[in-house]
Amino acid sequence: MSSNAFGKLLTVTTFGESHGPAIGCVVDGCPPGLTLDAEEFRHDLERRATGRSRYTSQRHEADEVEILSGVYEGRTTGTPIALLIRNTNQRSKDYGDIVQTFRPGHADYTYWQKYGIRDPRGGGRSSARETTMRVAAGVIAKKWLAEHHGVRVRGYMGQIGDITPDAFDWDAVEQNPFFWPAADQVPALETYINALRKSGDSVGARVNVVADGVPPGWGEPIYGKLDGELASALMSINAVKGVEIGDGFAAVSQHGSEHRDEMSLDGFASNHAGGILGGISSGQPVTASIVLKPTSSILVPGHSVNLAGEPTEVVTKGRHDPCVGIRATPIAEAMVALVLMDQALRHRAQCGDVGVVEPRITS
Ligand SMILES: C=C(O[C@@H]1CC(C(=O)O)=C[C@@H](OP(=O)(O)O)[C@H]1O)C(=O)O
Repeated sequence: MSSNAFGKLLTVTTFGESHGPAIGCVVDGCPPGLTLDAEEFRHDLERRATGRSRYTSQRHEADEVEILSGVYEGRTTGTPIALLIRNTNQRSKDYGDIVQTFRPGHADYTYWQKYGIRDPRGGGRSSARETTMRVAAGVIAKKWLAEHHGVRVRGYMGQIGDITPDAFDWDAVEQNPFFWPAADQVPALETYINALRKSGDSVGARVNVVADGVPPGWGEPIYGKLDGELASALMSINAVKGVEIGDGFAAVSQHGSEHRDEMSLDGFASNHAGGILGGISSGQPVTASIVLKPTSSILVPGHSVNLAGEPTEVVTKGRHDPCVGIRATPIAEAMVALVLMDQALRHRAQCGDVGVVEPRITS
């Protein structure tokens, strides 16, 4: 399988460059009969898109999905679902200066070393524009998971720079451009991001995802562990530098008596494991976190080298995000949903309709 595809029974292949004519994906393995309309992609694509608030890149793309195949009379047919979004707002001249230089912290240098050729316009294939198609594919997975298993995948921003939420409310998350769970802090975040943008710099962020309703049994126990595949899928998102499942790295200072999630027939007493034990879902909410690095395309001058091997200074022009993490919540949700749907299909393929096995712990 090429590096542009992932999944086993549900596979997703994305294609396209940020400043090419279009981006797209092929979702293969979706069972037949799921109702699907191009309008259903709009909500999540809007949540991810640039130019929808003043705190993100000001590139304005409509992100209109065309369904090219795999859907007949509004229902999936079981054949590959091809989705296409045309790029309409490229401004390739912004990238004139980086044709000859490598932005520090960006993939310019590594793409050059790997391929000996690169599309510098908008970062080409390495652009976060590619994540649009992950979100589109994720819409299908979210819908299938909800309809067939009552699973709901939701995310929120858990930290931006040094700021952490002082309260938690799912309703607040969708009411501000930061996916921030504490409404009272939103004005302070606005001030913070405005100042950051003016300074020409950027900052990192943490995004947390919770999948509720995942039944016990999903995940392959050794090489296809649910947590392993979540980590791989989440780490493949642009700018992600860290992934945690459950308590993640906080486990380093915990004792076994604290970390284990004690059980009774009424439920688990805690969820340090993030809903996964031995690579298999336990029936508790599946929780994952990602950390996204600060955007590397910034106005603060930085040292680099050019194609001639000379020292140079780079200042990135154009329309960039002061914090790529601001738009990452729907992307992380999509990757979690796609992994879960793939694992659900794999569990069904091997174990059939193994239903409730006693004792079943309520979660
Ligand atoms: C286009 C998107 O994000 C882009 C991601 C990006 C980068 O370097 O990753 C750089 C910018 O590209 P451009 O200079 O073409 O505006 C962002 O706008 C998108 O997410 O849809």
